[in-house]
Amino acid sequence: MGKPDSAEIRAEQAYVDGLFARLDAEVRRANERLAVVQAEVDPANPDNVDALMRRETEYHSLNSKLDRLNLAQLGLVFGRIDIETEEVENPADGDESVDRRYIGRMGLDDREDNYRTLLLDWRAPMARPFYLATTAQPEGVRTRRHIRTRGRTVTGVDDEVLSGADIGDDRGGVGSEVALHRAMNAARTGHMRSIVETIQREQDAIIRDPNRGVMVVNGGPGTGKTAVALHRVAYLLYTYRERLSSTGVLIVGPNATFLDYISRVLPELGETGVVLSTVGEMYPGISPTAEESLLSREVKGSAEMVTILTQAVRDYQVLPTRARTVRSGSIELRVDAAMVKAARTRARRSRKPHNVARRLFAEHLIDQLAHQLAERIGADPLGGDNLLSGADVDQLHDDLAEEDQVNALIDEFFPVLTPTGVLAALLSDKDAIASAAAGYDEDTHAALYRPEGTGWQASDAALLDELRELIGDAPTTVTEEEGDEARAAWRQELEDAENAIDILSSSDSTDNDDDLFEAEILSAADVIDAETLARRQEVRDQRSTAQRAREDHDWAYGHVIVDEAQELTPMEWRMVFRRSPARWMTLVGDTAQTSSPAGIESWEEALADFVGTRFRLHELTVNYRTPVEIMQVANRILAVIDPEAAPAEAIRESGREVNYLPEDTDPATLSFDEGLVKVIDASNVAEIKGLEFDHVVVVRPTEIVEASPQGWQDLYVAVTRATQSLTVIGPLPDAV
Ligand SMILES: Nc1ncnc2c1ncn2[C@@H]1O[C@H](COP(=O)(O)OP(=O)(O)OP(=O)(O)O)[C@@H](O)[C@H]1O
Repeated sequence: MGKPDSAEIRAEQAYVDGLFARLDAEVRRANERLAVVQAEVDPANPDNVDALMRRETEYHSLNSKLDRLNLAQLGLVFGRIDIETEEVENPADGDESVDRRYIGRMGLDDREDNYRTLLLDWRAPMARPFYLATTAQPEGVRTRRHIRTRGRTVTGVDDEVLSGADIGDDRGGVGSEVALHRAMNAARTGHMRSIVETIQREQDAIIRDPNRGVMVVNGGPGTGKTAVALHRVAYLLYTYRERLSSTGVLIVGPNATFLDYISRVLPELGETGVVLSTVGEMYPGISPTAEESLLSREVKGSAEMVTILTQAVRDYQVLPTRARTVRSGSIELRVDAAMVKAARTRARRSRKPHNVARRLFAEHLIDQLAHQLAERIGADPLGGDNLLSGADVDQLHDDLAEEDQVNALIDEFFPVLTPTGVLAALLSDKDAIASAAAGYDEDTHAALYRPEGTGWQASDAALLDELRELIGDAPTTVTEEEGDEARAAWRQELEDAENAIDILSSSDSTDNDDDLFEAEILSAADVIDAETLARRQEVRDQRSTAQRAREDHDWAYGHVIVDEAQELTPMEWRMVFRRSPARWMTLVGDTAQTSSPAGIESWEEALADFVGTRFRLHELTVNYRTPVEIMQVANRILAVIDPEAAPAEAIRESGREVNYLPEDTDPATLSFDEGLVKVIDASNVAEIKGLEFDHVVVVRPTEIVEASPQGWQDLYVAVTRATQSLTVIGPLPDAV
């Protein structure tokens, strides 16, 4: 590679200075506007409801804009292409047929020069050739330049000549590799970094895939699956902003450490529409606190649980063992098993969730009682037809529905249920388990049982979600007091709205110069009456999309991403798919790394129930993390897991062979040069999924293999975490 001359660096510095000046101006403008907005309405004394609402909205959007601008300061610009094209906005070196495009973390344009583009957001279509161009397929790109910066200072440039007269120049073809190798060799920080500067062609195809539906990204360790999934979120939020900011994006990851690891990769992920969650925390209001055995996780994750839970709910729909009586005035009515059974059959046949079917059960039982009562009080002493009319029997029905004794029986035979109540009661009661899981063996029963008072476990979330399907919402009964409160609140809203309209109509001028808001004010004053405005206020929800999505059992996300998707159990797949009725999903994983015994072995099998074979599969083939030396060991382990598996290609040598040390070595005595060190043994191997470290020490690999039915997969994950060196304490299992 030729040494980039300092004149080039100076020229780029001048350009970069211009970009930062523009960015600073944007920050200044946003701050000034923020000050105005803050002064406009006093939130402690909101006499103008609509103005307060507008202020809130603008306040939040300015703040998030400022966050974005501040975050973009870091590596604002990183690339440049000179590309032959018809529409040239910034001619390169005076050549009117070649456009010079700078690529960075956000877009910037020049207001004074007809909004000429100064910097392209990496996600914009015009930036794409930066990632796609190769010498074989230059896509019109003459040169690609990687610009290195520290703070606001340009420290270097790497050029690649891809086409045109200069091809063959000694700088050709290596520039992007230089940038890529620099990124791969960099020491790790404990947080994932963005790869926007060096996204590779096969990765770019996934990030920008325009198709709806389910996409599976499969690839070996270190192939950038997580990086690609996160950049895809950023791309989708940019491209489909409107839709996704209201429906939200859900990112599911394997554990809290992992979610923290990925949380700061891209500023976009901090935006309000993105929810990061583990599967164990997806059921609103529940956080798992208790450990569970692998066997318990396997049993509770299996699809058989649908049958077991269905039966557990049916077990609440009981028949009386002896006939009961209820009194209506002086008359005793009889409730026997046959009557309850008839009502229950009616309810069950509806195939409605339990709490909904309960209404049918109650109706039918009361109906039978009303007829019994009618026969008694309406009987014609002369033996003729019953003396009561249909309307009379209806009246008896309504009266009986109010009887406490009748309602107590309905509660006994068909109680109102909640998912948490049913699951907690089921799992802590051996008899209940034996009944609900009657068709299963004792080992299954034992795996399900846990003592009363045990906290929630990670696999409970999917069971609660399933129970919610089976049970439905609890009927809401509004007490008189609550009704009064609601009505009072409504009257207050109405009064506020009337005030708002008075104020809006009387103020014919406003110092708000924003067209959008002007239009809103006009519409508020001209066409909305007070009641409509009050209603609108009532439904207006101050919570962000992410907050609302997190708290809503039935939220339908616009897009769902699942990382380490091979770990999901069949029950968890059901829960995740419920959150994505549109089935627009990106599922990322590696079936050779499955460490949960309930996880998946093939994508076809896992997805068959939800989308059949209608999903697109992308394979990633290059390992950007692990050096060749370590992958030689890892690939021997992979051959034990799956002799047919094609290993990903490692493209970097670290120059350090794997270090094998005797079994009695104390890891604390080892020393490494700079970087993150991780000691992995059987006790913590489950927590390092998806993470990476500069130096990894694997302690007693045979123990890791023996500790779990998926022990080989665990060992494979452990050895592939290192970016620089691997030390193995104790012998490798015989099979490798
Ligand atoms: N195009 C790229 N440029 C620079 N670095 C990259 C690129 N793609 C991936 N990487 C780096 O490679 C490492 C591995 O990426 P990532 O964690 O996304 O892989 P993965 O496939 O999810 O791995 P695993 O399955 O082992 O968890 C990360 O440090 C990531 O930043």
